Amino acid sequence: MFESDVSEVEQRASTGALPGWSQVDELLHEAHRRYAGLDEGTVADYIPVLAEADPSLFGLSLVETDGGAHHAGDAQTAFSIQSISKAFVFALVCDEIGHELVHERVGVNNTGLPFNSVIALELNDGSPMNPMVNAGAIATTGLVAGGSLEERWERIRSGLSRFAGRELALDHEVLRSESETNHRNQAIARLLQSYGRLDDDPADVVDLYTRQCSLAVTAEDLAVMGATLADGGVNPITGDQVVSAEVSRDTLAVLASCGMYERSGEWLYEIGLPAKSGVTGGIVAIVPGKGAIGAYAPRLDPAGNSVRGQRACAFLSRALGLNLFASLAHSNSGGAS
Ligand SMILES: NC(=O)CC[C@H](N)C(=O)O
Repeated sequence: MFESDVSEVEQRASTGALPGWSQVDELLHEAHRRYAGLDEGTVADYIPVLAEADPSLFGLSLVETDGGAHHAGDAQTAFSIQSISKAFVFALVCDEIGHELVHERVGVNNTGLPFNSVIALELNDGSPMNPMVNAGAIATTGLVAGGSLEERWERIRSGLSRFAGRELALDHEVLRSESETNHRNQAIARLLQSYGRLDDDPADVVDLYTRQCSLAVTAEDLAVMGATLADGGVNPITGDQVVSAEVSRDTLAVLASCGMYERSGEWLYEIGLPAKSGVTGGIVAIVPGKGAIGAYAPRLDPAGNSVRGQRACAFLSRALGLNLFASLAHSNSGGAS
């Protein structure tokens, strides 16, 4: 999928024909122009209301750890965060109960199977394997501390809002549509309960999980949320320490291995950044110490990752020399600050 972009951009970067980090704005707009006409992929429709998304929407945002912000296209258009919430709820839970317990209860290895797989649980003796697939995310949400359902919800909503640096609100239409059709997630929660992996009422935990997926965000919010993880847990806009530096590190490690579902290996091979995607077409890609890219475009590949979002991230990773595995000597980056 990335081959033609990769060689051309890499060649331009190596000959100095690309402007580099000092002109992020220019490159962000170039990425937008390059892929705005790409109409491969399909909009998710297994949650009925998501099928109504406008497939032409395309927003890109890059927020630096020093607070610099750059946007192109529909970066302020709202959509439900969906699976991208899994990364930030995982970070909040890790911050609350610690690295070891989450490792033991949820796991950190890729399943190699689709995000909503039921068979992955059965194949692994009821271990959800990792917090970025639905089973692991539901198990993680089940670990959120607090008394009543509403208290636990407020803890999730306010925690994700601190990552975004603004108060996030529910998209009630998405919540209703998904709540009416999330039979598979309810089955996964029951199965987790049968394996002793869920202490609370499975219906309540699925309700919380569905609410977290229905929070409305923009590509800009995703970039701020990702930049907070890039910045050791400190939100670069508000200065708020949302989670510890250790938790940010652990979250990025899980995103690198599991954030793009069963395509995580290919993504890391081509783009070289920890990232998380969701079925509404959002992607957050994190550059530790430098910042994060937020992308939004509703058309998805068969694994459920935004097609334009992936291509734009690949372009920016190559053009700005962001790949974590690239030797500095051959990188075009120079750094954000
Ligand atoms: N991949 C996704 O974004 C999936 C999230 C969605 N809420 C679900 O549980 O199916």
